[in-house]
Amino acid sequence: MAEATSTADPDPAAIAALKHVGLAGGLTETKVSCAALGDRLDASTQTASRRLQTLESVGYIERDVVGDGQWVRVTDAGEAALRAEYADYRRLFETDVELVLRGAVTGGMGEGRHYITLPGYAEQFRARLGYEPFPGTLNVDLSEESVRRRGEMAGIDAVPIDAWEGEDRTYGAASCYGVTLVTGDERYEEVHAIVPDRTHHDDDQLELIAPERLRDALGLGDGDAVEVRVAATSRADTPESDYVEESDDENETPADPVETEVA
Ligand SMILES: Cc1cc2nc3c(=O)[nH]c(=O)nc-3n(C[C@H](O)[C@H](O)[C@H](O)COP(=O)(O)O)c2cc1C
Ligand SMILES: Nc1ccn([C@@H]2O[C@H](COP(=O)(O)OP(=O)(O)O)[C@@H](O)[C@H]2O)c(=O)n1
Ligand SMILES: [Mg+2]
Repeated sequence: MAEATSTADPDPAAIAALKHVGLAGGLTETKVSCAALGDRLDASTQTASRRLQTLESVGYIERDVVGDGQWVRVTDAGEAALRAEYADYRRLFETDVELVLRGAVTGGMGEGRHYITLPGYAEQFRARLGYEPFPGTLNVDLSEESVRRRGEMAGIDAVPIDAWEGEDRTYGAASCYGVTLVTGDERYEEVHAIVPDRTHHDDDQLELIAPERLRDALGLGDGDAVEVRVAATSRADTPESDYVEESDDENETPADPVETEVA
């Protein structure tokens, strides 16, 4: 995956400003005045100006300051941050949402086979995915739209593959997302999209692993169109007990008095 340009995570207030810049047309390019942005954020002009500086410093916007305002454009990294927020809201309000990424089968660098068969990874695949992958990764060249949308994977639960120490070097961690691979009328269910922390590929390549050689199982060749359906588990499927724990702290704020019914 390409190096991210951001150096720090901006705070939620900066993300709120980014959303307003996007809504005002900044996904392409828009003229923003700090006074107007401040109004929308219910904040001062100075605060709005600081938010824009933060967004620029983490690489989420590019801007050109002119006499009566500034031209602002949300960068790809900024759009990915907004899409991750969007994915969170979808998980909150919708169940079983599917992220569909589209692309074409392509050949890679011939290294996938090496990594997939290294014992430190192979043991984890067996234990955590429940199968021994075919030695290699099926590479999918994603469409432009899907390259933008893959940021939504950040909000989807993945099976973690841990980093490990080999004899002469360390091997990076990876995340495996359960997917269904669809081509024409055929579908293959037992597939994972593997996203290594360290990779030589850019965001436009998605690598898939499966128990079988998918080119044979689905009759795929270079250039064939495929759909990768990433199954999202909703929050309702994975309740976080911390959110519902009741406190019996005596110092807690008393509950509102119960309304008495008027006869
Ligand atoms: C499980 C797994 C672990 C990987 N770990 C590393 C790593 O530690 N360092 C690294 O440079 N690349 C790592 N890679 C990525 C490869 O360098 C490369 O980007 C990619 O897998 C090549 O695939 P291809 O031959 O299908 O094009 C890993 C890939 C996989 C599948
Ligand atoms: N589950 C899999 C994994 C790899 N493959 C293919 O197996 C070959 C070896 O994978 P690789 O990752 O080492 O090679 P490239 O993707 O770099 O071409 C490639 O032709 C992949 O497309 C497959 O068809 N199904
Ligand atoms: Mg490959």
